Amino acid sequence: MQLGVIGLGRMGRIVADRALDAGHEVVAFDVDAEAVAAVADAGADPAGSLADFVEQLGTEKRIWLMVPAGDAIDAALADLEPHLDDEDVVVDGGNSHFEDSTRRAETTPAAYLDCGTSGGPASAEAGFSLMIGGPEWAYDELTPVFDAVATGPAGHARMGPAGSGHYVKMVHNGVEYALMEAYGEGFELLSDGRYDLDLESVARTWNNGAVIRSWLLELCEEAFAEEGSDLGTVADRVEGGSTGTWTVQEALSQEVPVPLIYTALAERFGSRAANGRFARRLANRLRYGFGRHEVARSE
Ligand SMILES: NC(=O)C1=CN([C@@H]2O[C@H](COP(=O)(O)OP(=O)(O)OC[C@H]3O[C@@H](n4cnc5c(N)ncnc54)[C@H](O)[C@@H]3O)[C@@H](O)[C@H]2O)C=CC1
Ligand SMILES: O=C(CO)[C@H](O)[C@H](O)COP(=O)(O)O
Repeated sequence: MQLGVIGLGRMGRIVADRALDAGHEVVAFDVDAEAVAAVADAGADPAGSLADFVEQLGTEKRIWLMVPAGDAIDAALADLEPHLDDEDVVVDGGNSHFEDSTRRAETTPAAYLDCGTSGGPASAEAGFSLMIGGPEWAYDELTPVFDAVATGPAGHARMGPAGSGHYVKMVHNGVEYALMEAYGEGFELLSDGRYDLDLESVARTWNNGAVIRSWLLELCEEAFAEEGSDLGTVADRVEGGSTGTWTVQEALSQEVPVPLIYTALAERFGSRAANGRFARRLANRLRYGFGRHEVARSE
């Protein structure tokens, strides 16, 4: 199949490479000319502009967008729109908000598939997990490409109608936050607790047969191996947060309690306070107010 890929960064390049490896023809475009040149070296047909891109695709276009979520998707769709019709298929493989995806599915002239993509750049060799929403015929049509980009046929599925793919990926990311927080708390107790432990060894042991083994735990093992048990110079600051915020907002609107996901998100926000958490500093001062407990002060 001929596949057009727009966005050749960390994730889009993997989509292009895996499609090429499976024997598909790839037409590739990115606003970064160097990224286009690099994927051309790998066997893709380079497009120097969006006009060149759509011209090379011809009729019955199959297009995979892998650009940052938000304005970049709308900008790419606005440029593509005059060239699309209802026989074409557009896949958004980024972390878009599911409500943006349902809106785009209604307004895009082509069939629109919202595709939650999990695995990250580390899954270049193994393939991704793909959670897809949108019309069944379009999902069936793109299945050979999904087989190639995912771990295989078991690595992708149609979740339901428009929006459902990105909805499932949003919740996936909420779970990701909570799991990271749970591992973080456990290792913090081990790090600060009674025994002088080699945390790489703990993680390796857990990864071999323990109930809590997982890929995230393998990444913990890798982090301790590379940074040391004390995590060396790794800062107490966690970026990101958009998909976790959406998960919590959606849980509130559905009145579903998600305290673990909320706590993990709040910990991230708390990690970014410039001078330590204001709330913790106030609690420190209040203990003096009611109990005359000594106030710990920074230098
Ligand atoms: N990095 C990760 O671990 C994961 C990322 N995602 C999602 O995948 C999407 C892409 O992420 P990354 O590849 O990590 O980002 P990236 O920043 O590495 O790459 C984005 C690419 O899109 C290009 N681009 C931006 N606007 C464009 C436009 N209008 N036309 C053509 N090219 C354009 C940029 O030049 C860049 O090469 C995002 O929505 C992200 O949230 C999803 C799962 C995992
Ligand atoms: O989707 C992903 C993994 O599944 C991306 O890595 C995403 O960036 C993670 O979310 P955050 O940036 O909020 O940590």
